[in-house]
Amino acid sequence: MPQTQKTLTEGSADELLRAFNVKVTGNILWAGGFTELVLSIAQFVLGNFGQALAILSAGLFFTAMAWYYHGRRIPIPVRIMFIGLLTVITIISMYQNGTIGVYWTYPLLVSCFFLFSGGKGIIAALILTVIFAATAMYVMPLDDGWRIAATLAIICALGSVFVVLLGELQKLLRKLVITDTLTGLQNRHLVTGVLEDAVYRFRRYQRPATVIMADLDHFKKLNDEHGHLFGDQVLKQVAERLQSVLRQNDRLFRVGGEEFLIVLPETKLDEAQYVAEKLRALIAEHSFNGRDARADVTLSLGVAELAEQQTWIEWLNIADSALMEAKRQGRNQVHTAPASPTAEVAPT
Ligand SMILES: Nc1nc2c(ncn2[C@@H]2O[C@H](COP(=O)(O)OP(=O)(O)OP(=O)(O)O)[C@@H](O)[C@H]2O)c(=O)[nH]1
Repeated sequence: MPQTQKTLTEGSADELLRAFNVKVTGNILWAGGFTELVLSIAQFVLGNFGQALAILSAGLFFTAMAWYYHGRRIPIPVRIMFIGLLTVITIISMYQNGTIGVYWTYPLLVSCFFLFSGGKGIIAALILTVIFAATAMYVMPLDDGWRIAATLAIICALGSVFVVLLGELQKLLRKLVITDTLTGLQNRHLVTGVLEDAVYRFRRYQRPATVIMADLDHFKKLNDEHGHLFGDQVLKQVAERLQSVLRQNDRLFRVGGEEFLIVLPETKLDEAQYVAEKLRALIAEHSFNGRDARADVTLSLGVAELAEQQTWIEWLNIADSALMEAKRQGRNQVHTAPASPTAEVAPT
């Protein structure tokens, strides 16, 4: 039977990634602010009142920013300010304290990779490497200076390789998260974004869109009679058949065990009804062949066009109700919901 819409509203892969990013950058800001506060006390004890005051101001600023942006995305200018201010403090420290100042260049360099995503992080780290290496060569004896420059360059290179590898891994993970491994279709993780986009385009540009909810009939019986392995083979073939009818910009998702969602952008109700009927016929008219079995399978479908003032959840619920109605009326058929959310579901 069709699943409830609750599962479709769960956090998408992108949202999870964004939340993780917010957490990491927030924690770096907290750590930076806290470290500066501790360092300012140390400078105060050492009698470097000027430095202590400068570091204290930076620490208070970063702590305040970390508190203000807690749980939210930290804007890029604040991140640049964070790195910029700490770079200035580190350069001053290198001038005044020599090697002690150099110690701060390394964590600062590494934090670039966490504060800025991908290529931006690499560019920021490269700029810092050049600045710190030049300062080291200028303020230190040449023998120390070039060694510091070399270690900074190595950290920058290793960090860049790490960022590139992480980017590739992230792409792969994202693909895995949004892909249904059995059919190769996209799973429910991207549904929210696609439907929200359709609602936006409808409200902004009055572009129509229709969804079709499709659910295989009596699939439990098929599994019971022929085994789950055959059921899996059927699901794969169903996905292939459905995909073969759809246009390039139509989106097909496997949103449940034997349930599929098709989003048809730029498509009015009558066209979608035609597509749904084509899909139904395509499944019903040819048997499915597995390694050890053969079976006839049918599909029930509910069609709903996006209406004025509808949210994507309401839109989807209406398509779901149309599908329920198709099931209730005997299965292997298409039912169409009128666009108005209050109207009754009408048989085609
Ligand atoms: N083989 C296989 N079966 C699955 C998979 N996911 C879900 N199912 C099965 O699909 C069946 C769905 O059963 P029901 O929800 O009762 O629906 P149905 O038997 O199709 O009945 P109607 O939808 O009312 O026509 C269950 O037996 C699930 O075990 C899968 O990935 N592979």
